[in-house]
Amino acid sequence: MKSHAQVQSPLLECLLLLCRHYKISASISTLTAGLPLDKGQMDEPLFIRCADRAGLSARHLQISLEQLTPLVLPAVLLLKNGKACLLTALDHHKGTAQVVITESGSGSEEVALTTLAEEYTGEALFVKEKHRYDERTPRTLKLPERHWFWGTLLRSKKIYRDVLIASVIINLFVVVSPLFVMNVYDRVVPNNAVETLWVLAIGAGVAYLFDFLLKLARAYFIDVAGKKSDILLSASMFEQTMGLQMASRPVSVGSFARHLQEFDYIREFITSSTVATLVDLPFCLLILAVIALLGGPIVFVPIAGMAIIAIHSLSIQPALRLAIENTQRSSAQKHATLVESLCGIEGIKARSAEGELQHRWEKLSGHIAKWDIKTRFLTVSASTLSAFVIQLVTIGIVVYGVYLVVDQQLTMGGLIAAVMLSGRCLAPVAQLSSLSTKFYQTQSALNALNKVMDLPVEEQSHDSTLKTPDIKQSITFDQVSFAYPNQHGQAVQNLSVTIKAGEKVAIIGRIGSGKSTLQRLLMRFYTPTTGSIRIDGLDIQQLSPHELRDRIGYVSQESQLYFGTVRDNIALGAGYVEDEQILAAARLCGVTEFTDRHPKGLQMPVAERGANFSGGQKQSIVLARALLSDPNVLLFDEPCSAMDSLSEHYFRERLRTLAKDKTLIMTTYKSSMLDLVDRVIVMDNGRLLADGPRDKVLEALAQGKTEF
Ligand SMILES: Nc1ncnc2c1ncn2[C@@H]1O[C@H](COP(=O)(O)OP(=O)(O)OP(=O)(O)O)[C@@H](O)[C@H]1O
Repeated sequence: MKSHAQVQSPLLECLLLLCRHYKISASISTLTAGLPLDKGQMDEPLFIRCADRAGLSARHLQISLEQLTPLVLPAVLLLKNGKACLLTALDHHKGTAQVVITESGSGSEEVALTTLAEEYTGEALFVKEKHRYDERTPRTLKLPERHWFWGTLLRSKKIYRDVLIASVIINLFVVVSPLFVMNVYDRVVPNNAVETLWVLAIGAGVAYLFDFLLKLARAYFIDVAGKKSDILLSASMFEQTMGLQMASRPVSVGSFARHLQEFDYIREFITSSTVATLVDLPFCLLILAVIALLGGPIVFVPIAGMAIIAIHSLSIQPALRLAIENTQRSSAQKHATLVESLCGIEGIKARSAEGELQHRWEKLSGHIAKWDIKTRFLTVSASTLSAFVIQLVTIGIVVYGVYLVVDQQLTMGGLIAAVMLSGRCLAPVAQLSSLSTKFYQTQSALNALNKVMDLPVEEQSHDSTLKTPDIKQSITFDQVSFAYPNQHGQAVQNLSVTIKAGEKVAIIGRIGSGKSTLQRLLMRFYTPTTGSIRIDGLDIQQLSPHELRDRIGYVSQESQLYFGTVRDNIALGAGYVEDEQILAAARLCGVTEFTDRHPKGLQMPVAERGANFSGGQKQSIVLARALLSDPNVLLFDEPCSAMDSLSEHYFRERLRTLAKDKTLIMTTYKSSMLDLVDRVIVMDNGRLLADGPRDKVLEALAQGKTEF
């Protein structure tokens, strides 16, 4: 079988060449681990992301060949039809260039600039090595790290600056209409100045047209900035979730998913009118100043109104905070119950436990409703009080204003303008309570997500990893002990064992004896508490987990399938793969036996978690997935546990041929599978109980011996 890594994107290959040029140890797996490549293909934005991981900074520019100078080389030139080449040297006098065309596989070649110009699209990627400090030069100043959320928002600072400028102008326009009305009452009507009326009306109309356009533009730009941040934030959140170390994975999938979903609150906060309201808030002071200018002491009436609203809003803050905190916690709990129930629905039905879960669900729904009502009541109390206060303020201004008019300290027009302006300046203050509700929801979501973003992830740095060997010598567990996080007792205890390349080994033992854990440790899902695991003499902690996993065909006990087709499931994570390779793997593992009977063949649909397949069928697909890249080591955890004896027989015979030159390590309870191995390791309670040639160990076990 051909390795899937042979068919690659031209840009990815150029990046690999660049890594080599800058002496950065990198491979396809380490560069692309977790990146959203589409069928193994890389585009320019992904190239930049990928280069960044390798410690290179890349820029995508439009530049003609004439403008290029040898000083900026090497550079990646984008060619027609999605091709690319690495330009390493350039001589404008001779009219030649030195390029590496990844597809040709013939290394560097000289081409005429005119020939290159025919293929060149005019776009290039320029790559520079980022400076790397070593341990001898630690940081002297404590500079703040770029925060995943605030740092991303800051990227749109130019847009937010423009939004702020637009807000200043919009808020200046607020005074247009009151001033217009005031002038009409005080100057136009008494003097019957119709011409002035029209001049004022046209002026006000133009001002409002600008106001309209500015408001539209402001809303648009807030949403553009919000969307941009939203895309970046969602991407980094999912990358973090996928990259989490298994040991730091949250215990509850449901509540974890809920916390991730709460990102919606943040999204709403940064994309909605909330930002506009927040920005408008300080401008209340400006409007108050205008009222003071028009009506002098009358300004104390709206100030008193604002104070009442603000004091009430502040007084409900602790209760509001508590209610939102409890609503969000209970929602996470409810979501966890939902996910757990949906995943284990068969078991629940089998035990007729629906009622029990219904009770749990209803209790949680009631709890959420209780806190939700509190939140709503507090918000509504604030908004109703605000509306009441606004009405009182209007009456207050009119009453006080009439006294001032009688004393000739205020004109009629000034009074009307003051009434109109007071409504405008109180409106954003009245939104304080709904704003603080959104703020607490966002804050709570942000805190939960901050915790997720702070969890340790699997390393992606290329500095600390060595190139993973092909596992052609041995796999050694050297005094390995391991305990799962927050668990009493060790799952593996002081275990030392060496498996030579090409050996066929079965690990057997009682349930919970640590067999699967041993395999998980070899896959670097977890790190041994003490001791080391070495492949071909190298400690696996020094290797990239992605590259290591690419070298091993691992099948876990749970046959996990994902929504899509059988083909997609076999090719999962393999990038671009030829159909023949998939078919070969599918045949080998008996997948074609059931897909051939389906009209869509390998395109047969797979429901979520493979719900439309039997256990044995799922196992065959997962085995085909593991064998697709033709790894040197096969690591199987109960590979045929769900197969019937005939399928198992066929699979065993095919595996016997396939695994001939490979290392096979499998755990099994089936004695028939032991036929494939020459060596048996027996584990008990995390310890090595026996290790030796198969027949000798089995015979000793049959005689009840445990010492070898
Ligand atoms: N994800 C986990 N978190 C915490 N403890 C675990 C986890 N997985 C396994 N354990 C514990 O580690 C011990 C070894 O489990 P392991 O799955 O390695 O056993 P096993 O020999 O493969 O068992 P089986 O044959 O039943 O699959 C058990 O006591 C188990 O309770």
